[in-house]
Amino acid sequence: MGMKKSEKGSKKVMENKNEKKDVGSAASNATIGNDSVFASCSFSSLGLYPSLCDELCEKLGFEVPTLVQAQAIPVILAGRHALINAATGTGKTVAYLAPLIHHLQNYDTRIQRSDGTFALVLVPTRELCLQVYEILQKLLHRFHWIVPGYVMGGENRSKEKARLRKGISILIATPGRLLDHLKNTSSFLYTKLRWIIFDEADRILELGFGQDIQEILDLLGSRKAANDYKESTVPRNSEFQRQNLLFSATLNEKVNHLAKISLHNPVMIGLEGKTRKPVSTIESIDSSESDEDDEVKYSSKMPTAVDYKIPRQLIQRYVKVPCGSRLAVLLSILKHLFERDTSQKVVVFFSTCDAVDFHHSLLSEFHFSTDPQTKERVIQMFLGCQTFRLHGNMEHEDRRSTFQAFKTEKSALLLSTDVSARGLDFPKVRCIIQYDSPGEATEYVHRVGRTARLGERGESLLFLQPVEIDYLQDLEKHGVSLAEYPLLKVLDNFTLHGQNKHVKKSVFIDLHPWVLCLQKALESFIISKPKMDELARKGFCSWVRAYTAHRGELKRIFMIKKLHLGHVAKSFALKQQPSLVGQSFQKQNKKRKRFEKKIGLSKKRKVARVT
Ligand SMILES: Nc1ncnc2c1ncn2[C@@H]1O[C@H](COP(=O)(O)OP(=O)(O)OP(=O)(O)O)[C@@H](O)[C@H]1O
Repeated sequence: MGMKKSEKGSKKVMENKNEKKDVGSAASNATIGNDSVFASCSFSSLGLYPSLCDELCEKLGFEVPTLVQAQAIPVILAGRHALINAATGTGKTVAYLAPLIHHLQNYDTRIQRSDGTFALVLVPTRELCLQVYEILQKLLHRFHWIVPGYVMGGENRSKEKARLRKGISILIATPGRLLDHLKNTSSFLYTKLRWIIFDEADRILELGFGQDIQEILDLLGSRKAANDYKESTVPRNSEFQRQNLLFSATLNEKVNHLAKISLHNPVMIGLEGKTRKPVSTIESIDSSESDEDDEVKYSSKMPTAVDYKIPRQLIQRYVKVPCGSRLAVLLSILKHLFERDTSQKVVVFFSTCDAVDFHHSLLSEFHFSTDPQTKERVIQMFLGCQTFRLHGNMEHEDRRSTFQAFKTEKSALLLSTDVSARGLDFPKVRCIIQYDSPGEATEYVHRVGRTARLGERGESLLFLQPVEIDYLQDLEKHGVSLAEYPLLKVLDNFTLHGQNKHVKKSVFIDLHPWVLCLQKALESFIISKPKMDELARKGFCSWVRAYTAHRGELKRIFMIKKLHLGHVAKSFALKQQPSLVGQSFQKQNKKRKRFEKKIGLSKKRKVARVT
């Protein structure tokens, strides 16, 4: 197997400093276009093969590259390791897929399935795995000899083994399942592996896959030991020199470590101006430093207090709601959004799977009438839109079908855990509601990143209880500032039967007649349906558990001791005294702990269960 002459030539050039300069100048060609998302150059000017540029245009409708694509593609084509940081929804996926395809279609002897895997893309979730695979499939339409494939948790292992045996040129994988195949599928051939890409690198590490990643890098012979790669079972072939790439909209200390152990003299893209330290310590495109300087280089470039990149056009707001009125307010805001615009998509984030299940069932079944007299006749669904749910405890097939369905719907509501927070590209999502706060500021950034993608408009709303308001300061440390949502104005627009629309209702949210009426109706509804009551109790218990799991600095803001558990119960439309619900929670919690101890549940699986 050989590379095309032109490619061999360019590889040689790459080794001298001139090539490094080319990389820098190609990247700087990416001048800001009209709306600051697109670059003012063409895909072909970045060095991509003409028929691949045609494919980008015909199959995906991409006429010009985005800024991050214009910066990253020349660097990746030149064979450099890279750490790439760009805002959510700016086109990072194609920034790495296009150069891979360019190289693979360019070998003078066509690659074959029997050559095994050339490129590996690691992603944190199953949905992202499928999403990247779908884009890859489209891009490979006319390069049919390059075979795309995926392996991920929840899929049938034997079928995956069979596909790996036949050969997959570009493999998308979640870490756990990949490690499984690396250890147990002898027919999985990766001796020609040339690229390893970490998409959402920080999330992969946060999910507790750090150990798996180190093992994967060791097994693939792609982990650095001192100044060189570690010895491994994989023969290192100079013809297939490794290129590792890390991508994310948010970088942290863990990515810093991963970069240190997996990248050789990398180019840093998008790290300029990302620190509160003097800017002089940062170089955006760096090619002159040697590996010996890695320690210093990363610690100066990977800042501790970072301004995250948020799409400029995103309207970010927060709403301060007393605990006991949270549910009524959430429903009112959703009603307001869907009445304002009947054709739109909204995503609401919750902290646990049980909370998603409860709110999903509630919104799918809750009927409401503002007029007690005509209750029987004009009773209506509270929300008239289609409602989906997505979380990690759902059956694999349900997860898959929900993901596809929400993608194609024109108007719908998705209730989800953080399983949807990363990388997922649902078209035309107009609003993101963070009903349960996200914890780390990085997660805030990724959740809101599901809207306002690629220059489109979007809005986000963060729910905070009065005792949690300091969280705004935590976000501000990262350059994220939010305006207040005009809640009372929205609530005043809802009228109850026989009420004068123009009468000033209340300055207190929890005493607002609409909120009181809705809360009463919700509580009656829950009490009348044993199944709903059970879901509410489960939702309450897991919500409290999740609330106590906030880490580090955030523990000071999100303190369960500051909450009135009776009000928390109210937010699940439960009338029960907190002690009653609390007792069953404690019993359930003890039972769970005993069970986890018995089966030796690992930390990683515990994290996975929450989302
Ligand atoms: N050059 C382009 N022209 C037009 N649309 C594009 C272009 N590149 C990407 N897109 C579209 O932009 C959207 C966002 O792309 P993508 O999902 O790759 O972003 P991302 O930066 O990886 O986001 P996230 O950080 O959330 O994972 C997708 O709908 C994609 O189809």
